[in-house]
Amino acid sequence: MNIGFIGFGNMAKTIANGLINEEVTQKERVFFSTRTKESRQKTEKEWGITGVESNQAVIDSADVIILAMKPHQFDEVLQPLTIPKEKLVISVAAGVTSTKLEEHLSKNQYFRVMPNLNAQVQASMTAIVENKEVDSRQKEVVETLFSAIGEVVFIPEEQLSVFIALAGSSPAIVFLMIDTLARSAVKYGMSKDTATKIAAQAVLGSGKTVHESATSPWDLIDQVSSPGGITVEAILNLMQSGFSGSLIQAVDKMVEKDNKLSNN
Ligand SMILES: NC(=O)C1=CN([C@@H]2O[C@H](COP(=O)(O)OP(=O)(O)OC[C@H]3O[C@@H](n4cnc5c(N)ncnc54)[C@H](O)[C@@H]3O)[C@@H](O)[C@H]2O)C=CC1
Ligand SMILES: O=C(O)[C@@H]1CCC=N1
Repeated sequence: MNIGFIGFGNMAKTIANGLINEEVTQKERVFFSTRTKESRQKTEKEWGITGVESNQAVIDSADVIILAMKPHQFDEVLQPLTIPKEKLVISVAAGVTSTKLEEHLSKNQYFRVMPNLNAQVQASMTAIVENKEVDSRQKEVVETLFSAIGEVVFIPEEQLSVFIALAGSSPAIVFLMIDTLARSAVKYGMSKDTATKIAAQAVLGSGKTVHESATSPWDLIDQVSSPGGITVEAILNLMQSGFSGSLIQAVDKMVEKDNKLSNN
């Protein structure tokens, strides 16, 4: 299966890397376009995949086309293209609704998909928006591609905004938390590298515990918080200073922003 990327930035590179590493496709079967010849040649050299001269050439070369431009670039990019009905198109953009995509694509040839940056280590949490118009073979293709880079869930489009907050964007919040924890340890003389490694492993383990245990996160907090001990000091301090409230507000802001992009 030939896979083509229009927009070869952070997300496209992450997906391409996962698909090649997991041997879902081979380098020779991956195509991309860029806006300048220089960046096309640089990427070809670094990646060993094929850069083509135009976005139309990506469509012509690939069976599956992944649209990974910024949301505001969609109209400008899709307008001049001729996309045959038999090509499967996958948009990974936030804020570009099915209604918008259907201005350029047939109802039965596309999926909206939301992966996250952890696809870099085959640990994405990816949403595929249900599309009842596509056939089972196309559904299987999209599921196979994104299962190679992590977990996949099918959701209705109405839930995509909150999914983006919960999984598409949340890695940035977790990275901020890891960096802040590590930086706080630097204050006590630990090297940043060691502190980052320790904080990251604690977060990784905590995620695994939630995944693999039948206990809720709320009850796990109690298991860590020894009576009269150290952890409860932090939990109460964070509760007093509005930690949960800040996270709730952050989720609201992300949902609001996706809705705003979607309504443009
Ligand atoms: N970065 C992330 O963690 C995630 C991003 N996304 C979505 O992925 C999409 C891309 O985001 P990023 O990779 O972060 O942005 P990016 O800015 O790294 O990549 C966008 C790429 O599109 C290229 N581009 C712009 N106009 C073009 C044109 N006319 N023809 C060909 N290429 C063109 C740019 O040169 C750039 O390489 C967005 O729609 C975003 O919502 C989705 C999930 C996670
Ligand atoms: O920040 C963004 O708009 C994209 C959507 C999910 C992650 N990055």
